[in-house]
Amino acid sequence: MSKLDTLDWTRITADLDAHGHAVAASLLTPAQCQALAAAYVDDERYRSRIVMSRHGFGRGEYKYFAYPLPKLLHNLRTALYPRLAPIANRWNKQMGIAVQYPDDHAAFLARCHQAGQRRPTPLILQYGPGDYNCLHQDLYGEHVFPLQVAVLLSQPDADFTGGEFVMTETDSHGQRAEVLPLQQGDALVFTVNQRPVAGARGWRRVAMRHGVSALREGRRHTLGVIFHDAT
Ligand SMILES: O=C(O)CCC(=O)C(=O)O
Ligand SMILES: [Fe+2]
Repeated sequence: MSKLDTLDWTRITADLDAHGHAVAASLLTPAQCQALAAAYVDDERYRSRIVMSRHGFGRGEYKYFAYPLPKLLHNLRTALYPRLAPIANRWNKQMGIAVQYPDDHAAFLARCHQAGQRRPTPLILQYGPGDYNCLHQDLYGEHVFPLQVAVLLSQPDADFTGGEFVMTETDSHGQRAEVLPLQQGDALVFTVNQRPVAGARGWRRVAMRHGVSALREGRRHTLGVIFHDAT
């Protein structure tokens, strides 16, 4: 994944530390995005389909990939992980959480699998007019990698309107929301659960959630890359 080497990881790290999210622009090409979105109908790739309204998750649907993951996705997940593990390890120290993450993704997956978290979590989401994703956190068991990545596979305005990626942050001072504009192929790296924020009396933990506002028109697909597996 040579594209990953061209990203400004100093800036991404600084944005994650300051805001709990960072954009990596054009991580995937339009052709790669179109191919992933077009394969949403190819059920052999997936282990399950979730209709969000049936679970109170919002409106729309998503499918979890089955193992083995498509090569592009496997390579992306494997190559992103070692870039993010040092940040995750530092964040945990700052938050006073004893868990540390190994340098390579295979070793972290072995930890998940030993604990019974064996099912792949990468997914593709599909939204149509009126669909939305409730604010949530992608926690799938005891083992949680604290950062995840979402890649917008559709092109705003051309493919859909509305449907904006939203994050909220909750701490003792209150709750605030941010809208994160993305273009097709852009990856958002973001906090799964909590992030450290420097305060007058040391570090405090701030909880984050993410979701998607209602689509007005068209169709929107997203690729979700979560690094822990699920029970
Ligand atoms: O569709 C989106 O942009 C949000 C996807 C999401 O919830 C995720 O990737 O975990
Ligand atoms: Fe999510």
